[in-house]
Amino acid sequence: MATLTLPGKTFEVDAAIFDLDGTLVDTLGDFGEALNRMLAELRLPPVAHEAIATMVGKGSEHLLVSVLNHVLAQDGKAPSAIKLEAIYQQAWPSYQRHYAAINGQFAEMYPGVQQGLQTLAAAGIPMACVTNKPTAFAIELLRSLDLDCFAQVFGGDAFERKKPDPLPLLRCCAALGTAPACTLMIGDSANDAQAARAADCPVLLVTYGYNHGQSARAVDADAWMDSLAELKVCRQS
Ligand SMILES: O=C(O)COP(=O)(O)O
Ligand SMILES: [Mg+2]
Repeated sequence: MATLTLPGKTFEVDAAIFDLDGTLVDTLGDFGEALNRMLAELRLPPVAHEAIATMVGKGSEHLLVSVLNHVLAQDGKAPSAIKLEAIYQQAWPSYQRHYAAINGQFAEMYPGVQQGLQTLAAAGIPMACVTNKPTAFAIELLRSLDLDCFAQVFGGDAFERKKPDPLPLLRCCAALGTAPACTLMIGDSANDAQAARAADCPVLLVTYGYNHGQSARAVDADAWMDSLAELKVCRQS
């Protein structure tokens, strides 16, 4: 058990679970590059990064449907379900191929991440990563950034349901051998906070991530921080 502190807040934790996109790594450049290569291949108009930022966080399938709806909407009208489904069938393999080819090349670790992870690692706090990104892409991205401190990495395809369902966090706690109430979730969005609340994990949100274009401070969470460097360990036992 360790005591983690932020100004004005204390957490007693046995382990910490981190979200990936929007929390550890700014992957908007990767999403933009892969999506726009896919859209060009399908002869569809490109999508702006600002729009993508509001659609990231609920996994690849949700992102792709949101982007296709966005670029296919004419005069504010959504495309028919039949048209969307037909284009999705072509878009999915194209997006997977382009994402795998560029994964990590247009992404950047957020300031303070190295320091925050080192603080927890030095205190011997086990860490895991639970993301809605596909597991293979998540593992490859973490490897390319030399982030090798995670005992477990679970992606959006690891379990039957993704965050905001509590299942990924509950399964991760089981894999870590820790009680949810002593396993801190650190994320950037309402998906992370809702999953944590439902799993009974304490939850801390970073304020710089995506959160569907909304302020993370408006989300029900236990605390917020502007940088992982703010995390301090005041006691270990
Ligand atoms: O939806 C995604 O691919 C990213 O999800 P994450 O914020 O859970 O890492
Ligand atoms: Mg996120």
